[in-house]
Amino acid sequence: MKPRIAVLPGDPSGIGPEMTARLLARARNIEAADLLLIADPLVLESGWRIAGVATPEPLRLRDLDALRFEAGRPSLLVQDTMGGRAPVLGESNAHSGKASFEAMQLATEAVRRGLVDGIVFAPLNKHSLRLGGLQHEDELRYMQERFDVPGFVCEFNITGELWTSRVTSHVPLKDVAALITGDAVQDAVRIIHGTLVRAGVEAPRIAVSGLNPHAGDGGSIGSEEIEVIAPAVRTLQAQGIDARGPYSPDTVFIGARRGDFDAVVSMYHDQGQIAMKLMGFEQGVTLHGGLPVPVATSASGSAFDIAGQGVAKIEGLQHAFDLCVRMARETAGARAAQAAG
Ligand SMILES: NC(=O)C1=CN([C@@H]2O[C@H](COP(=O)(O)OP(=O)(O)OC[C@H]3O[C@@H](n4cnc5c(N)ncnc54)[C@H](O)[C@@H]3O)[C@@H](O)[C@H]2O)C=CC1
Ligand SMILES: NCC(=O)COP(=O)(O)O
Repeated sequence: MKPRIAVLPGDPSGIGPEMTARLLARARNIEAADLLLIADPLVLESGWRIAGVATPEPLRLRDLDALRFEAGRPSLLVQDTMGGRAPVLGESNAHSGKASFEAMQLATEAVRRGLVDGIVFAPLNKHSLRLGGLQHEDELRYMQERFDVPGFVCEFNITGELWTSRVTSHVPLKDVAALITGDAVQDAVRIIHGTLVRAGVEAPRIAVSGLNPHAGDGGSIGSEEIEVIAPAVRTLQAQGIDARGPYSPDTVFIGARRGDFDAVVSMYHDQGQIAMKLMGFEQGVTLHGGLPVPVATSASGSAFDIAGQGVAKIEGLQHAFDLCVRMARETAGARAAQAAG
């Protein structure tokens, strides 16, 4: 069953629209799924012009009630958010933030109504999203609320075969230590364990990072490892999960790169992301874990510094698209079964 995927061009002022143009210029992507583009045509035109590629003319739709798909070309849910002006490139601004936030609102609405099986978005810019009206910690926490998902959700960053989850995400560093609780550590391990098992990894080997330099060095550089993280790891082990650690944050990825682990759980965003991005920035994928449908994007961001130059690489977005399509086949199958009664 072909999945239906909403595709969002990301922040209009960044490299998202040009990346989206390149993605859709690859015929295999148009064939892999029924695609619902959600964008102001002015944003798409800007991306298409910069990328200098030709793609099939989309089928224009007024609203979600009119949704239909035609083989060989994407459908386009037309937004009117740019006020008739092409995006200003290379800066955060409320106009672009509003356009990308509204596209996300429409995409989540399409999921809620069972119209699409997954979402892929080109890079967003969090500051612009805030200027455009987002009040949540980030887009994941916004979608969590829209999908009525209780409890813990978490970004997974994926490079090659290696996955990471994180105990805290888009919060100021000064707040991190207080958020490292036994429950939160267990949540971050369980969510990635469950996802990897569903993806076919029978007994995922999960390394848990410490918080402090050298994982606290026996308690001489902080006590979170002894008081919080190690007990959480023991609890998980007692439940049959192959969690190990806490490991020194600065070296845990040495073993991970060697293939010792399937996943690393980090305590905060940059602990995992610096390592992951150095190991494979251009292929990196972010998957939004814990949601009812796959929502994926590139690990790289809006890159205002190169927006409009036509040099943005798209491999991360391509990997995100491929992963989303693979995962969404399951949702599409369930949708078909339900329709068949
Ligand atoms: N997928 C998404 O929605 C993501 C969004 N972001 C957001 O992006 C914004 C900017 O984040 P930064 O930390 O500055 O990172 P960034 O990834 O936008 O840029 C970092 C550096 O990498 C280069 N770069 C990024 N993507 C590239 C690509 N596709 N091809 C070639 N070079 C590329 C940029 O030119 C820059 O030098 C923030 O608002 C952040 O929250 C960050 C990561 C992922
Ligand atoms: N929602 C995607 C995002 O927040 C950017 O990815 P990450 O670098 O924070 O994992």
